[in-house]
Amino acid sequence: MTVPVLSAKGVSIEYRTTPVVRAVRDVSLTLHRGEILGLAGESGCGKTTFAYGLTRLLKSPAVLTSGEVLFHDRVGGDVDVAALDGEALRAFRWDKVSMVFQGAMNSLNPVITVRAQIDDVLTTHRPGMSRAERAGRAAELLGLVGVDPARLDSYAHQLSGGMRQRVMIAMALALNPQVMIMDEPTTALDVVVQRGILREIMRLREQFGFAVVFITHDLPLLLEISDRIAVMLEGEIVELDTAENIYERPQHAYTRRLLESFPSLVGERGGFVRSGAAAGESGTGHAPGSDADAGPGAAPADSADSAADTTIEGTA
Ligand SMILES: Nc1ncnc2c1ncn2[C@@H]1O[C@H](COP(=O)(O)OP(=O)(O)OP(=O)(O)O)[C@@H](O)[C@H]1O
Repeated sequence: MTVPVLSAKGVSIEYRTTPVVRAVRDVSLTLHRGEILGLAGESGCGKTTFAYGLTRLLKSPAVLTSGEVLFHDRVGGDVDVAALDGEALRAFRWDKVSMVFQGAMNSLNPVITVRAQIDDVLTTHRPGMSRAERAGRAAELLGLVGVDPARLDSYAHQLSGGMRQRVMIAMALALNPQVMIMDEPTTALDVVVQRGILREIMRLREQFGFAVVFITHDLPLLLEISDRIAVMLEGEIVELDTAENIYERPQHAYTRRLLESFPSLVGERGGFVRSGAAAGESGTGHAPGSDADAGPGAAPADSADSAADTTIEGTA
């Protein structure tokens, strides 16, 4: 049984520059509750613009020229995202849909502790929580993403890139969103740390049932973690199917080219795609190929990974 949680219908987005860039062209897709939907495609094909369109984060000169985005709330019916403003839009972005984006501009605030930042989100959006409840929740959130709660009193510069990334994911989880949109969330991290974080995301997805739109140009990674994959080319979705079908039976010439551009996929290591039995809403989220890696929390949280350039959009 698939139940929609977010759907885009005929979404087109332009950058009103000279010349005009038609970055997203008539894109329709439905995200189902609890699924991981991968969005693949080469740099510049419009993935990030589309993600911004889904969450109403487009800024001039970007304009949504047609289409609609509907959020199918677990309680309270459908929400037309384009019609939200002010408080309702702010609440939507943290409460219903949260985002983890690549980009240095809005990374963790350097002058306040991790505790203060998580507390800020909870104070703003959960005014009924007591101080003790907020403290408990902050510690719980760090625990969920495999960071020692003692780190609550750290500042961003005292954390490794991987830990900062986990803290950002913890903040994105703070209000139990129904959807998480992750745009290249681990690209800046080394492979071992990246693996640990991805595993954590998949485990949390199993635990809390949120859906994920996972954006990356890294198709092998998407094959491993996604239930379904949408392939984007020049602003259009040219193919959308289960990860297994994308890998085993790609229909579009561009999908085939994309697969061939990763030699590891066509060599003997190519058998790691999730099988149909593991995919879907009740999937285990366990990729056969990840057996070589240790279990949850395996990534050394304190490892000297490279600096993460990732951030959660929006402010509490
Ligand atoms: N502010 C802007 N003004 C004009 N054109 C833009 C702007 N931002 C993005 N574009 C153009 O829109 C198109 C889609 O860009 P977008 O960043 O959404 O692609 P992407 O698939 O996310 O790429 P990447 O993987 O490199 O982030 C590209 O042609 C890009 O040059």
